[in-house]
Amino acid sequence: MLIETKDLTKAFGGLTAVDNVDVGIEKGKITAIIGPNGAGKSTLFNVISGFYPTTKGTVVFNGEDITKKRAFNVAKLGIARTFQTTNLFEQATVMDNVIVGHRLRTKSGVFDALLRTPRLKREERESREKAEEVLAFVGLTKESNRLVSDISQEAKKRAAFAVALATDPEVVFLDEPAAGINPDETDGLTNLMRKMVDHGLTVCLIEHKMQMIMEIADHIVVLNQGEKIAEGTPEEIQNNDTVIQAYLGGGEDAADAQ
Ligand SMILES: Nc1ncnc2c1ncn2[C@@H]1O[C@H](COP(=O)(O)OP(=O)(O)OP(=O)(O)O)[C@@H](O)[C@H]1O
Repeated sequence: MLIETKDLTKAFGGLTAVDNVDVGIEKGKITAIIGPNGAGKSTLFNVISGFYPTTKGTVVFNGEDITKKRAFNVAKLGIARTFQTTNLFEQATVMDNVIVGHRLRTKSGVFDALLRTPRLKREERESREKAEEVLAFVGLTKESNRLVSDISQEAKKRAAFAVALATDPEVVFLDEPAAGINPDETDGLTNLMRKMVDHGLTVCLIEHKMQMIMEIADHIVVLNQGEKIAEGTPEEIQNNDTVIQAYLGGGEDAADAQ
């Protein structure tokens, strides 16, 4: 397994948002985390990626215990993520947003900037080249010099992918990548995720769009009230009674899922 959690737990005061969860994320596969609203999906992402300290349990990445590492260092190890509401600078260009993503991999400091050192110039060039490469990968070359505020919702999703990819990750965590876009655009993002896997990346995503998940995921983990209630292939999950009861069977989320 590329990432493995054991007894992973996150409590906010009296509320246990993630409760003793064991999850394995396999290299080169698409793993989906599903579950009703408030099930603990985003919190699980936040503890794995170091945005929140864990209450209990461990996270192992490539055989290394990363439980206590904070977000910046987890990102440096090769775990990138996107957020539910895209986390872009609206008044900057698409290209500049992606260049900022790549700064994680550069070393120049304030003195390099003041003195315009050769290292700074080289790293600026490398960041721009990397940005061009990932923007081409996500299909945004034409939009690269437009302000983020001027591009479509779908293009913003692609730009958020590009920012994550610019950090040269091994695995990308995508939090509801298809929220707020139409079915055709959702197909486009599905293809992009497949392309990421074809290029050797590992993908883990949270999504409410069931049709998309069933089509794309190799492995599905189902959370409910912080606990893992099931995992398996899309077919196994669709036929799992506990899941049907908790999630697919009734209530608002079932309607959302159609
Ligand atoms: N920073 C926080 N402080 C306190 N409680 C939180 C915090 N973040 C999440 N929670 C609570 O933890 C529980 C799980 O929330 P989480 O956002 O992880 O669920 P989710 O499955 O991602 O839901 P959704 O599908 O609605 O995004 C919820 O009850 C939520 O209110």
